[in-house]
Formats: sequence, structure tokens, C-alpha cells
Amino acid sequence: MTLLELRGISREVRLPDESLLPILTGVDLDVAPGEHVSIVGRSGSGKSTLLNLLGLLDTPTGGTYLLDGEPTDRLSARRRSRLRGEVFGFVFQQFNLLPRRTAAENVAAPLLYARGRDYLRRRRTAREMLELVGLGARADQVPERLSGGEQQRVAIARALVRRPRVVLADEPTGALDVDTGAQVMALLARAAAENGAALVTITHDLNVAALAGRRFRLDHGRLSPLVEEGALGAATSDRGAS
Ligand SMILES: Nc1ncnc2c1ncn2[C@@H]1O[C@H](COP(=O)(O)OP(=O)(O)OP(=O)(O)O)[C@@H](O)[C@H]1O
Repeated sequence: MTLLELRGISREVRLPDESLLPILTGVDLDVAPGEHVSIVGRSGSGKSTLLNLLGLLDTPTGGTYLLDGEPTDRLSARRRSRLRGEVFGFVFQQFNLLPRRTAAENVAAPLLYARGRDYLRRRRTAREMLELVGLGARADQVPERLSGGEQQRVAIARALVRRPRVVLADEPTGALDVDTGAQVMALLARAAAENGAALVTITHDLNVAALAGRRFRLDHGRLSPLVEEGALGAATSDRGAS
């Protein structure tokens, strides 16, 4: 069963001079439950636009996006918003933590909109998620007291706290040094797998992409499998341009 299915997706924007700028063109992508997919591409290739479409933060201008086999273009705004919170967890390059809240409060924040038991147990669940990312002892620290790698681990715990079926990670190691980034990425992949969540990582870093079971390359809005040595080499040379 396919969880996410993009068929011939395009996304274009209208510029002030009324011309249309294509950002994504004819994108086909399937993501199965629990699998890890990575998408590499240079700056401006459309990576964030694609991730925003997958996460129901944006809508395509052409093609079909099926979630659990259901076309997403027929969803009401209310159902889109609910599905976004239930199905997806997001990890961003800049962590996006609430500065005046503790790590535990940041992780519990998505559960403030939950109901019943999930809401009532939110503090305990948040601490369990912080244990999962190795930060149980730092639960009461505010973000500025944590290193960049630790802040991203808090963001990972927050992304997983509602048990999403898919984690969408946009340059999750982009603000970290190489070694910390590698550790955080390995932890993200393990934590997503332990929670049974699919993971879609977009990155310009081939080492980050290499952890995924299936890898794709986005080039000028077109998606293709990243399989050959030549393609890997070409993507590596993009790093300087990002
Ligand atoms: N609303 C918009 N209006 C005009 N241009 C846009 C809009 N959204 C995106 N773009 C352009 O589309 C291209 C793709 O943007 P996107 O943010 O998806 O790229 P990216 O691959 O994530 O880049 P980066 O790695 O630098 O974040 C860019 O050239 C961007 O300037």
C-alpha cells in the first residue's frame, strides 16, 4: 500500500509581470509506510516546494497527490489542516523551537491540540520522546542552553510526539557541523524507524541522503532516481553552489 503518491505534479507561480515560473514539473513519487526516501538537489531546484506539497502546506497547480489513495485536492481546508497535524511531523533546518519554553514544553506543544488521553498524558509523552533522542536529562532546559545538535534533537522529538506516519525533514543538518549533522541524521533515521514513521529527507548533502533506502535527485524541478556514480558526483559538485 502506498502512503504518499505524487503523479505528474507541477507547481508554478505567477510572477509580478504575469508570466508563469515553473518550479516543479511532472514529479512522480511514491512513499510507502515506514520507508526512508531522500531527495538531493542544488539550491533553488524546488526541494522546499516539493516538501511543502507533500506536507499539505501548499497545493500543486497540476497533477495528482494521493494520500492513502485519497486525492488531496478534494479535501476541505479543515480536513487538510487536521491531516497535516495527524499524518506529518516536520523537522526544519533552523529547529524553530519556542525560545522561552523548555525542551519538554517544546516537545509537548503539538499535543496541546490533541484530545483525551493524548492531551492528558502530553508531559509524560514529551519526556519519553526526549529520552528516545538521548535528552531525558535536559528536559527542563530552554533552547539557548542547548547546543545546535541538541536543539535539533529536541525538534526531532517534537516531530515524533504525535506518532506521525511521515516525518518530512527539510535540510535537517543544514545548521550543524559535519560530525554533529551525521549523528543527528542517524538519530533521526533511527527514531523515525522505531516509531514506524516514513521519513522524507531533502538535502544538498549526499552523506545525509546516503542513509535513505531510496534516493532521488531534483534538478530544475524534475525528479529522477539518484543511482549512478556519475549522478552522485554531479550532486556532490552542487554543494558549493548551495
Ligand atoms: N512564491 C514564489 N514566487 C516566486 N518564486 C518562487 C516562489 N516560491 C519558490 N520560488 C522559486 O522557485 C525556486 C525553487 O524554490 P525552493 O525554495 O523550492 O528551492 P530549494 O531547492 O528548496 O532551494 P534551497 O535549497 O535554496 O532552499 C527558487 O528559484 C525560488 O526562488
